[in-house]
Amino acid sequence: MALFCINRYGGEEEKQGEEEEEEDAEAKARARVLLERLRQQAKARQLKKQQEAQPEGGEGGPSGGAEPGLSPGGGKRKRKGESEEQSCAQGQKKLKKKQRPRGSSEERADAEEAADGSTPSKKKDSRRKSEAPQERTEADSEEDIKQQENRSNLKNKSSQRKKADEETEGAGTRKKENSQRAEGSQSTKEELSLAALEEEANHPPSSLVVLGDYDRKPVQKVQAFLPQWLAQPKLVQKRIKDNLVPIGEVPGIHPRLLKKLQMNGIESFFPVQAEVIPAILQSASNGYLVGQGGYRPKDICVSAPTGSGKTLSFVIPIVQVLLDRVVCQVRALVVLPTKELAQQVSKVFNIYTDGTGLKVVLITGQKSFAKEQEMLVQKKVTGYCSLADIIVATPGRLTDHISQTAGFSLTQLRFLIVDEADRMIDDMHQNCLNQIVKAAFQVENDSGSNMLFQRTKPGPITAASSCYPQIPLQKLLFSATLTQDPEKLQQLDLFQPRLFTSVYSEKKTFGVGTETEQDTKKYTLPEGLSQCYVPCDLNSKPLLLLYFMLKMKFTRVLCFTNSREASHRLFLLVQAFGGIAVAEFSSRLPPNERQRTMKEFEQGKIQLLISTDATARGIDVKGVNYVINYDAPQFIRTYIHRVGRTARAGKVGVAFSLVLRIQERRFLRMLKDAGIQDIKKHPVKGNSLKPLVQKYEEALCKLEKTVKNERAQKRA
Ligand SMILES: Nc1ncnc2c1ncn2[C@@H]1O[C@H](COP(=O)(O)OP(=O)(O)OP(=O)(O)O)[C@@H](O)[C@H]1O
Repeated sequence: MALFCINRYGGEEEKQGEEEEEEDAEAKARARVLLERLRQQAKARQLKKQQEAQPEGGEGGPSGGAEPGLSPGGGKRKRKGESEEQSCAQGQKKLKKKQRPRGSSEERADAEEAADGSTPSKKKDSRRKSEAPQERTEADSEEDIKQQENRSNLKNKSSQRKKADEETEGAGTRKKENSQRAEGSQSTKEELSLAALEEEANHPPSSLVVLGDYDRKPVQKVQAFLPQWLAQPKLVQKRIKDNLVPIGEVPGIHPRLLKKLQMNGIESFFPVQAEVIPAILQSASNGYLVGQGGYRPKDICVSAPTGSGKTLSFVIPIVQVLLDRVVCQVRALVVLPTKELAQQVSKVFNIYTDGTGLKVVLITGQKSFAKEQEMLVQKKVTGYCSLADIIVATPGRLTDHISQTAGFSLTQLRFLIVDEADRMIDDMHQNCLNQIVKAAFQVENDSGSNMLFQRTKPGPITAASSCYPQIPLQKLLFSATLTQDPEKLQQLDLFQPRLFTSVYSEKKTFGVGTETEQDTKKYTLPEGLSQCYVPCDLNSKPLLLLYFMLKMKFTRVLCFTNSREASHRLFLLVQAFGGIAVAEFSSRLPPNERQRTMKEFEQGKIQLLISTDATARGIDVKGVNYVINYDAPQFIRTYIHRVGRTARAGKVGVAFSLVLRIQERRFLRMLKDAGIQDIKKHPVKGNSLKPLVQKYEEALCKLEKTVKNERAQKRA
């Protein structure tokens, strides 16, 4: 081993051949004396170790076998390595007669220690124990001769090497060794430094990876790579009250619409409206028949909190763009997931189209199919003509009309608005969107007046496709929880989309000095919303609701359950308890009854409305003070839409979630993952509920009877 280490630096010796010839005779003589001393000391040391090894066990004999303290395999491996190294070193020695081999720093230190007569350290002892004594004797004596000679050489060149020493200060492990032996003589220091320099020169570049070696590093999370339009959206302010824009300051709005806005009590636009209205108007600045500058307009996606006024942000520009239309054709189509929502949006359109001649038609299945057909198309001698400029529809009934209503055409469609877009992208409704797009690019059979503005499905621009103007179809997507999953959005085949969002990215620091941009917020909630959760058990949930209504005097409460059965039972229970103006809202009830209930709730006649998620999305009921999640929502988007029924249009509101103790961890994690952290724990003591218990138990008995009666009625 020692020889190997000595010869390892042979390359350096060659380089220094000329210098070595100049060595002085005095140094040589001194080296010989030292050599003799070293030989004697090495022999004495060998003898001593043999004596020590023998009583410990027969296996540790000089001729082979594992040394004590080493595993058999390990000892074998080491010796094999050593013999290989030694033979290699000997080969080198033959080739380089003049070379003066130098030991590794450890060997050199050993030799020095031996020369000084000092005791080698424990570590070195154990290393030596692993060597066969016979080999060691030879190696040591050879090594010692060379080292002594070498040392005398080095002494003469100390000044040159000092410089090299300084240069090698940065070398990792070798530097460590140097520092450990810093107490040794100056010459040893120089040798070590030189060795470090040589080793550095002989080693492969540090950038090369040593196979089989690996570092245990924490795996860093790979950041999602978003397309530019998603990664760099147009930011929309979240705070409504601080960012109101007077309606007159938003450019390009028709005076007629400004007047209507004022008549409806709207003096200022909310931030999302101030951003999105001009963007849509700009894309239709050359009229609805061609895009701006003759180009196809970009599609627009809007993600803004619940109650931030997204509806007006598409109603106003669409009405304005269509004000100049001459022929009645379906130019705008709004698709929404529920009848109630469609009704709500069509009401807003009706307000702003009133007196303009534009016709708005609601298609939700609330009227008979034939009646809806009559509202959509009229058959004349010249053919079918449209009776609708703007259609507000739910997907199911709309697709029925696309396939079954004669004369119903979407080929002149200019705007396709997808409200609650994330829900509409769901598999359930995706097919509907595909059908709409297909219908919009269908070639009309009859040669009507619209032939000039026919359109073909967007594709590569060719001489044929650009020979006549194309009516562009622009998609506008809106949601409080718009997906940022490019794969999902891809399904909508958006054209150069622009994103307007209130969801800001925040910079977060991971560990020391590593700063990564991270989407800590995935969704935004209204500024005026306070969130609390009440840890509870299953039995105390009805009591908690009664406590909030009767003791805490909550008013205008919208309470959500996870199923229509749960809604119905809870409604019956609260009714049986008495003292609360309560109603239920779910698909159990016919549409007219649901409409009436909603109206009464809005008027304040109902203080507690127990509902399924039918009212969770989009429904705009003015004056809801509290939302209670009687059943904790299972999905974050459900939570966001539910709690968003309060604190709308810049107002304040409170959301309470009753969370079973076993659900608590999952619920909080769900919110945390979405970047929602400002939810407070609001425990209610059992004592506060006690006064309600007796009456509650009576109500339970009544409930049991009512349920039995209902079942009997059903069976009858
Ligand atoms: N500029 C405005 N000034 C005053 N009130 C407004 C303004 N714009 C909208 N509103 C009112 O704010 C309420 C919420 O608006 P809207 O229903 O459009 O919100 P949204 O963003 O669509 O909410 P959601 O995501 O829950 O559907 C409505 O009652 C609407 O009349």
